[in-house]
Amino acid sequence: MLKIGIIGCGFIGGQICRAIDSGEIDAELYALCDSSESKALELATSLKTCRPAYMKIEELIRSVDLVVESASQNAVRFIVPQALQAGCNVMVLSVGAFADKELRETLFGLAKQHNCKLYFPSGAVVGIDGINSARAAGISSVTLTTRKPPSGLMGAPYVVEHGIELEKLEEETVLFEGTASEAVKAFPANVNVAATISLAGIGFERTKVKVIADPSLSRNVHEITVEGEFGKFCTRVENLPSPDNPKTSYLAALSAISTLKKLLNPVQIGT
Ligand SMILES: NC(=O)C1=CN([C@@H]2O[C@H](COP(=O)(O)OP(=O)(O)OC[C@H]3O[C@@H](n4cnc5c(N)ncnc54)[C@H](O)[C@@H]3O)[C@@H](O)[C@H]2O)C=CC1
Ligand SMILES: O=C([O-])CC(=O)C(=O)O
Repeated sequence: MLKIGIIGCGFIGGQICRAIDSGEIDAELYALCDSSESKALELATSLKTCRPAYMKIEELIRSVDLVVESASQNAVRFIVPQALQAGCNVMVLSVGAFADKELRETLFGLAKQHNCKLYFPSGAVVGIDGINSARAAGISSVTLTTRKPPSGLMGAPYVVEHGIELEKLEEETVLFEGTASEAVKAFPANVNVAATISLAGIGFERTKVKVIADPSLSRNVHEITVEGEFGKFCTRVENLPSPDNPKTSYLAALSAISTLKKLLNPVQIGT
């Protein structure tokens, strides 16, 4: 049975643990790790059937077949190279870290060298399947427009550096327009989806991103427009935010669960 280790025991890590615990994902939840040990232990004791051990990152990587990174972009730099060098497959949630070209090329090279898989779930957006298909013939443009309630954007480096008083906004306000490369640095916990879209499509410099704060919203809304040789498509998802972390949409955790189920399933549906 596939042994899974989870690094980052917040909302997404917790939802994956519960899906393994309930038997929805047919794998062994072998180990947990979090920079807050008490958070990982609390999660472990809340489970009904699984008894994962708490391990430091290095020990966890040595002990499992697949590492789930559900921590932060900074954690990716530390965890993913070690995991690939140890021969582990890795599922990455903090995809924005891959905007760094040097890191991206190093990690893709290590995956190839060690014959490991890197999995990037679709996360909080819909349409990655369409981008994957469209790329086969050529894509001319990709834009992502993300709208979140101000509470979901609090603390983002861009907001802090520009002194934006989110709590005072009374109407929909465009905070940022730029490339996906700039967006994931400006909003590292808000638009990892821009990185996944970039990897699937035309890269971090050609993918355009708009981030909007809207006090009338209670959902995280992501719209993608793609044009290319195939024609054009637009997707829109209105995500319920997680109750624990308003930055993260529930669909992002479901997407991670679905990716794990897909890699374990002999029947593959969808692109
Ligand atoms: N790909 C996508 O579509 C999406 C990606 N995300 C990203 O996924 C990641 C997880 O999201 P959530 O579960 O909502 O976050 P969360 O904030 O609820 O949980 C993150 C956990 O990771 C731990 N952590 C942070 N840095 C760590 C490190 N260096 N080593 C070990 N543990 C560390 C924290 O203590 C926390 O318990 C975040 O980076 C988030 O931005 C979130 C939503 C969508
Ligand atoms: O969960 C979401 O709506 C998107 C998100 O935070 C991210 O991509 O980092």
